[in-house]
Amino acid sequence: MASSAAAGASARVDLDGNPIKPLTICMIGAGGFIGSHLCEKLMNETQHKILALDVYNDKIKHLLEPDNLPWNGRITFHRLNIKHDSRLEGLIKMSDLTINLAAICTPADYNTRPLDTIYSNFIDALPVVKYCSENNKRLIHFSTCEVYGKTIGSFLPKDSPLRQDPAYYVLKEDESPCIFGSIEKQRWSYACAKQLIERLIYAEGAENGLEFTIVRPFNWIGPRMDFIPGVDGPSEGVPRVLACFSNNLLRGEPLKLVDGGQSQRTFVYIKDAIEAVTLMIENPARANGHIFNVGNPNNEVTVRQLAEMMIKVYSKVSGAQPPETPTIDVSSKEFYGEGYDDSDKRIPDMTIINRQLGWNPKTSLWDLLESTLTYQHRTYAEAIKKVIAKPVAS
Ligand SMILES: NC(=O)c1ccc[n+]([C@@H]2O[C@H](COP(=O)([O-])OP(=O)(O)OC[C@H]3O[C@@H](n4cnc5c(N)ncnc54)[C@H](O)[C@@H]3O)[C@@H](O)[C@H]2O)c1
Ligand SMILES: O=c1ccn([C@@H]2O[C@H](COP(=O)(O)OP(=O)(O)O[C@H]3OC[C@](O)(CO)[C@H]3O)[C@@H](O)[C@H]2O)c(=O)[nH]1
Repeated sequence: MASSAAAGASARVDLDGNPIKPLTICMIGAGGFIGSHLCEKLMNETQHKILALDVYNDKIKHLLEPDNLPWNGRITFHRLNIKHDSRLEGLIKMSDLTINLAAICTPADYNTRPLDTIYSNFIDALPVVKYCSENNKRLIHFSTCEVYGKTIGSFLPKDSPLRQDPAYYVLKEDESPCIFGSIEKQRWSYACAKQLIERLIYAEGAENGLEFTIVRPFNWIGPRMDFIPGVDGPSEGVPRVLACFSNNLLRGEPLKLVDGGQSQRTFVYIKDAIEAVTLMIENPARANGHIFNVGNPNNEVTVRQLAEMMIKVYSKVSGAQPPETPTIDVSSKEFYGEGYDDSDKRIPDMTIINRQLGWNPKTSLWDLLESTLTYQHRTYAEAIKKVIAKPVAS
């Protein structure tokens, strides 16, 4: 496929060799981590237009200003809250495709702000689905790998040999069940809201012909993810693990391992994952009606191993000595509060995305951490020094 902004869309073809027509895309949540990378890719490599909707635009400012950027006019920012803004339907109607990324999606909020979490991930997404369905507009909706919850294997005895059998832990879009904890474990408020909106979208497809694609991201990480507490976010805020550990490393503090850091995750580089989304955008005939896992099954670590690797990589890119006490254990109750629970293991099955879109992730965990932590160091090291040097108000 063509790849420079100047080359334009004329040379771009889809996976079946057909020319790709420039689209107008209504991207809700465009100002967030994933949205900012998707906007960047679509501006740099395609001729698509973006109506970028969000309450914030700090992460896409570099794409909006100054006026003489090569893609001038192809991206416009609309500051709005989809909870209560009558412009939403008009913007969806003006577009060929809507991509909904808007969500509360930081685990520290799921058990402490369960109502906001449920409203954000279910109620606020309802009008988006309705307007797409009523106006015959295609929808790409961002769900989550958390809809799988816990693995079947996690219920087996610790020493059961079946725990080694992929049938008990690999997560398949069309086969695996969704296994959450009890209602008191409010951690699952997010996963449950995401599951119900998936079911609603699926039903709109089945009963009313909505053209949809559902994306289940498996821990996408990279530059611009979340915030560094006390620098570009609240000092008491708890972002996702990449930003928590980056913050600890920048401050020279031990990395906090929740419940021993035994949970396992697979991490995929944001730039690899964005390739997959671009394929979905440009190959509707292959993507419509599908739910896609998007992750990197080869990048599995325990959270403890992630911490150890980040400590090594940060030392390499910053030249700083690792902290004397590199990690400390902390209970989930202390770290996240009452009602926290966790997914034990997340390995995405890749059959469907491979078959439909021929997509495979490329970047190893070490390489993606090296480029991400280089970015974190360049962006935040000086600011952190200033914050640390500031006397605390008494
Ligand atoms: N990053 C990941 O690894 C990951 C994993 C699983 C699922 N997801 C899903 O992908 C989507 C994007 O995630 P992200 O990591 O970019 O998160 P993010 O928090 O960086 O981005 C979400 C954006 O949505 C905006 N938003 C939220 N509510 C809004 C509202 N009412 N009106 C307008 N804008 C609103 C926020 O301001 C934010 O900019 C989410 O739906 C999330 O659940 C992401
Ligand atoms: O300082 C910390 C922070 C976190 N942990 C543990 O790391 C694991 C991963 O945490 P995190 O990346 O914050 O979130 P999850 O993977 O649990 O959930 C996300 O997955 C996808 C998404 O839907 C959106 O990104 C979101 O729900 C976890 O085990 C924490 O306990 C830590 O040890 N120390």
